[in-house]
Amino acid sequence: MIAKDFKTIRRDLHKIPELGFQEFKTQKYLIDYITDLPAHRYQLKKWKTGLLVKVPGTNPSRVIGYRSDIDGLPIKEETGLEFHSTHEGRMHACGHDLHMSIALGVLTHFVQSPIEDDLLFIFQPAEEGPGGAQPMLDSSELNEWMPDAIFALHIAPEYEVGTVAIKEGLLFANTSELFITFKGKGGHAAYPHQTKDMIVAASYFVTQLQSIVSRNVDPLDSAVITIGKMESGTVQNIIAETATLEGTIRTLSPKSMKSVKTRLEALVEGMKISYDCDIEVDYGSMYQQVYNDPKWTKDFVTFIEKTENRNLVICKEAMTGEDFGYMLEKIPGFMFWLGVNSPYGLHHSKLVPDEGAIDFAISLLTDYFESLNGKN
Ligand SMILES: CC(=O)N[C@@H](CCC[C@H](N)C(=O)O)C(=O)O
Repeated sequence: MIAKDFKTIRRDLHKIPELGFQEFKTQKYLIDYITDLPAHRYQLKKWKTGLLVKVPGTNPSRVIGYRSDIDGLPIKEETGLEFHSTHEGRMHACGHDLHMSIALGVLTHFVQSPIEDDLLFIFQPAEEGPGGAQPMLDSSELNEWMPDAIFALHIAPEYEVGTVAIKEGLLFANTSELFITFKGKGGHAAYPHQTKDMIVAASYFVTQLQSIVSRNVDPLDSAVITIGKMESGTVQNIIAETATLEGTIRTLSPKSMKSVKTRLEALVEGMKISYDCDIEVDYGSMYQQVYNDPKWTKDFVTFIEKTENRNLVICKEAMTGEDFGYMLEKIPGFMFWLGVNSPYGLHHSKLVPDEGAIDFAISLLTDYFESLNGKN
């Protein structure tokens, strides 16, 4: 039977972060752990680099789903931790290592002590991109075991361990990736008039983009346009022929996403004329907003209020994205923030979540799923 504790499991997983749909070692680690559990107490299916694990209930009338994402990020870790990432330029900087160890903890508990209903644990690849939730929802593997309700958590560095933050309705934003390619004409640094300099064009465009949120979005609405990567040029005395920008757009409604993109495309048309260049826009993958089902959320809030040593925060929506939004669009349920108290935030190379949150979350979720016995 299982000897490792879930903090050790988190540390093992922290060492092997992998990008979306490349989570081969992660999948193997999860399978190795799960197949050490009593075989007659679960069923396991692989889906791409993810997994579906069903724990049969004692008298099932529905399937309760719980989802953990499993991918890491392209970040060079700078935590200085003894169990730091062994994969150069990759890091679990969004807490998916904690998400997985918590899911394994809850799974282990219910393999030993099932509830009435079936439980389905979903280990989903590629949350950071290009998105695993939608193709998983379309898969026959998930459709054969489709849950009737579904839940997930995300670590929150800004809250203390012991805190759960949640709200009914909109929790996370609509997202769209943004990839822009500029094509002009390179040449000698001393002859700019014979070139079409794409460093100047791309830089100007980045500053122009700022006007969309400040001048075109209703101040009472919210939107974010972030350019996280800019690449151009080869050496100091050559004018760059091409430039690329990579970013993301966040809005609080699908309607605002559409209008931000319309405005962005108008700016692109203007840039093509001003800089006499070609510009291509690719929106990459887009995520549906995370919208918490009001009834399930209310019941969860009531459940937490009735228990001790659990601090509840009714939070505001955030401009983070999550492809779990696709699951919540189809299946009622909710996502919540789990306090992990790190001085550095999500997607930071020094993110250090407090591991005390792992046992807290396992106990919270096992109590919660047990409280669903006999309820509809
Ligand atoms: C919780 C979290 O940080 N999620 C990511 C999701 C990224 C979606 C996509 N790659 C994009 O950037 O639009 C986030 O950055 O919010």
